[in-house]
Amino acid sequence: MRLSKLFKNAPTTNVTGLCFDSRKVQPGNVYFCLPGMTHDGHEFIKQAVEKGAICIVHSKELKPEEMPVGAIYIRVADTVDAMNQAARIFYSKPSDKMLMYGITGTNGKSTIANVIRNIRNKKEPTGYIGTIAIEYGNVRLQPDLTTPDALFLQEKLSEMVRHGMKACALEVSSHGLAQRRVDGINFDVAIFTNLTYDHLDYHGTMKSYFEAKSLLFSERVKPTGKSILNIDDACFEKLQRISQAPVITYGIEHECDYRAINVQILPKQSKFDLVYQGKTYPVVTNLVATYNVYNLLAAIAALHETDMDLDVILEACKNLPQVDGRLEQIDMGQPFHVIVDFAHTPDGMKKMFQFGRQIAQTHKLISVFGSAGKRDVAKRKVFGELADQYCDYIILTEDDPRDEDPAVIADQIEEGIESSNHVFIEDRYEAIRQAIESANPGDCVLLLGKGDEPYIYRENGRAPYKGDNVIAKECISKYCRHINEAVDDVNEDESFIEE
Ligand SMILES: CC(=O)N[C@H]1[C@@H](OP(=O)(O)OP(=O)(O)OC[C@H]2O[C@@H](n3ccc(=O)[nH]c3=O)[C@H](O)[C@@H]2O)O[C@H](CO)[C@@H](O)[C@@H]1O[C@H](C)C(=O)N[C@@H](C)C(=O)N[C@H](CCC(=O)O)C(=O)O
Ligand SMILES: Nc1ncnc2c1ncn2[C@@H]1O[C@H](COP(=O)(O)OP(=O)(O)OP(=O)(O)O)[C@@H](O)[C@H]1O
Repeated sequence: MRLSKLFKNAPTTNVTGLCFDSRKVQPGNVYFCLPGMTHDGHEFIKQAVEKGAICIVHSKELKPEEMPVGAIYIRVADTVDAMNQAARIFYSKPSDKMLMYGITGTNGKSTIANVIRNIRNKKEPTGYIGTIAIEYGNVRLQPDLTTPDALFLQEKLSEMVRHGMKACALEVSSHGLAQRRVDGINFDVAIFTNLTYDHLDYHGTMKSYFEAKSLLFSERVKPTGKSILNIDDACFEKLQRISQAPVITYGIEHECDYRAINVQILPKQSKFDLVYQGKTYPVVTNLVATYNVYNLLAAIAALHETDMDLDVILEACKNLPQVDGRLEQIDMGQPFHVIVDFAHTPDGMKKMFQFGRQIAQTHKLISVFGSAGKRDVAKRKVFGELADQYCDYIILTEDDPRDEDPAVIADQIEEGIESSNHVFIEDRYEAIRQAIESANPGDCVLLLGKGDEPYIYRENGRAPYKGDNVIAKECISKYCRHINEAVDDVNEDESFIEE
């Protein structure tokens, strides 16, 4: 593409690509000097030019010695904005060619995005970008971030268009919104899940965390689109006020557009009645736990508001594909429950402990978890307090320690544990093995925090890891002493209703 297509009055020099990291510049690229948390991109102009950048887009005034020859210099007021605009043009405005669903909130983004993708795929090819994967057609890539940086995002969206995708479900993190990674996208549908404690290491306060999330509704959703809001969440009214698109509501506790009543949560399925415009529709789904009823309502509302037939949506809800590592029940015929889940926020942990408690009833609830290193420290003690409240046996272990000592992290979690039995087993495989070996018929084992991730972040970055689900299966088949015993006293279909 010509540089003149990206910037008014620029020469017609050919541009091979856009880049904001001097280390990755390729000959013919445009380099954007972005502000960062540790660096300022203006520091790396020399390296960018040496690597072959043909144009430098900057916002600060540069001295002649800071402008190596060989590149064209374009000064703009805001380099992030300039990059977002340029990326939209360079990649031919891909998001304008697809129906764009943006999902934000502390918990539930991946689940909702995957449900939307799976059901929408029945109508037309639909892509997904989020924590679990980048997926379109037969392509499945492992992402580094939940919401990729603006350039990679536009590139992947353009590939989706090239592969025939007509819609895309995109997880929009608060970091992504604060760093304006999605500024080049106008969403047809913006979905809000919930706002609970998380990421304060980055945002500082819950107020600024909320403000980042709210940008999806105040700025990024099209005025002609839809904002799908959780009426039971404390942020509902504020979001309703600032939303620039018409608001559609979902929930359980209050009257709303898509409401679930008569909710029944069973160990392996959920049932509820969906009330929409005065009519009641019975819903049965393989998704379990009350929070997933919320996730499902959000997805149903989003799909129905974008012209999918309610009957088709509800039929598809009966048997949704497992969202990897999200409340994944491991069933190898063992007479106790084993659940792998990605819970890593206080609210997510609490909801999992509550669900585990309901499943175990009077049997033991055993949990295995840690807390990530180099991330919010304050939540560690809270994890301990929550586990103490619900679990009979707690095995603390490593969870992405990065360069922190897992034993020190475990000590901080332990500060919240007063009465429950607990041990620290650093090696996560060993911790899972012990949990499974110690389970008796009817017990429930929760493996929390890593979901399906096939790596652990250690001092030097990602180290390969088998994954909690794979290890659980291996341990059940190798070490479960009950696997071949006949067990009559556990009725797996025993039902219970959430309070
Ligand atoms: C805290 C955070 O979000 N950091 C992001 C931020 O990095 P930064 O501000 O530290 O950047 P910096 O190092 O100061 O550099 C400033 C600029 O100079 C450039 N630079 C820097 C060094 C150099 O040699 N040459 C050079 O050109 C950088 O490319 C950048 O443009 O900007 C970078 C470029 O876009 C991101 O890659 C980086 O994400 C890091 C890797 C990260 O881990 N982010 C996580 C926390 C994140 O975004 N998570 C969310 C939420 C997940 C969840 O919900 O759990 C996500 O969406 O994944
Ligand atoms: N609606 C919800 N309310 C509270 N907790 C939830 C909800 N949905 C999911 N969770 C919990 O959060 C965990 C992560 O779920 P999910 O991946 O769908 O959320 P997310 O917002 O995408 O998080 P991340 O971006 O960190 O992956 C689940 O494993 C579950 O423990």
